[in-house]
Amino acid sequence: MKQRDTHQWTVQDQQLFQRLYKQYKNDFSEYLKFFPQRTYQQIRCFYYNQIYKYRKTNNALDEQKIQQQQADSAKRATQSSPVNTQQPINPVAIIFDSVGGSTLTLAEMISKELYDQGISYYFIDLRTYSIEQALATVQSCSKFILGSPTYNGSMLDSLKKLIQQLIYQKLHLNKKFALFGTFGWTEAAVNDMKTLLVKDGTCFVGSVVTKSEEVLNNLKAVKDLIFRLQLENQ
Ligand SMILES: Cc1cc2nc3c(=O)[nH]c(=O)nc-3n(C[C@H](O)[C@H](O)[C@H](O)COP(=O)(O)O)c2cc1C
Repeated sequence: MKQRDTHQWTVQDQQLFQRLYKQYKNDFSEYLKFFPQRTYQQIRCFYYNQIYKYRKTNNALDEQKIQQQQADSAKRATQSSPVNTQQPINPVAIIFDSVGGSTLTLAEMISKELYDQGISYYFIDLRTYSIEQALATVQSCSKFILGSPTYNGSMLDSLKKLIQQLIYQKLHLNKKFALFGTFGWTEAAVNDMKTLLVKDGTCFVGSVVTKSEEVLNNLKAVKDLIFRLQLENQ
């Protein structure tokens, strides 16, 4: 049984709560993962105290967002670069490899979600970029989403080399990492990538792993991953 929590909700707590509200609405069990020191009842109570305020703010924000999206979609029609150039500052790096196309499909789902949320990104397919080109491109990135299928019981060599170089060049320090991968029968690539990456100074936020034939069923998991990647102080 959890102790009753007598602490106030700090400003940071309230900001986090508001972001969780946008994602999870009244799914309180999700909030518990972010506020493990609080009880379900405390979260529920705080939620119903805040909901009216949030709805009002969100309606105003939604109107701004619709106008922005209309302007963005006009721009997007003329874009051919693999880089979303709307917000070139500090983009997210999606770096992946794929042989048969399943991991590519997952990478595309991730990039579409980033695009829809107005988050800029580099889309780096290691079939067309060398490791050196990839590393040169992502110097300014603070968030990485790395993907590999499982082949012969592990990740592809290209991802292994990339991660080794990231570490060797100390590009992994104080960066956030999310991972994705596809597999046929026993997932291994993402686990192995995580083992390589999890070192001092690396923040691992989560992963999306799926069987190749189920890739398209992972939209919610993709949204969730990006949400976690964008959360501050996680
Ligand atoms: C030669 C070969 C080896 C594979 N080895 C594994 C394996 O060890 N474990 C596994 O779960 N799936 C394995 N698979 C299945 C792939 O992981 C799966 O089809 C994956 O989605 C392929 O991703 P891609 O289409 O992006 O290349 C293998 C497939 C092939 C063709």
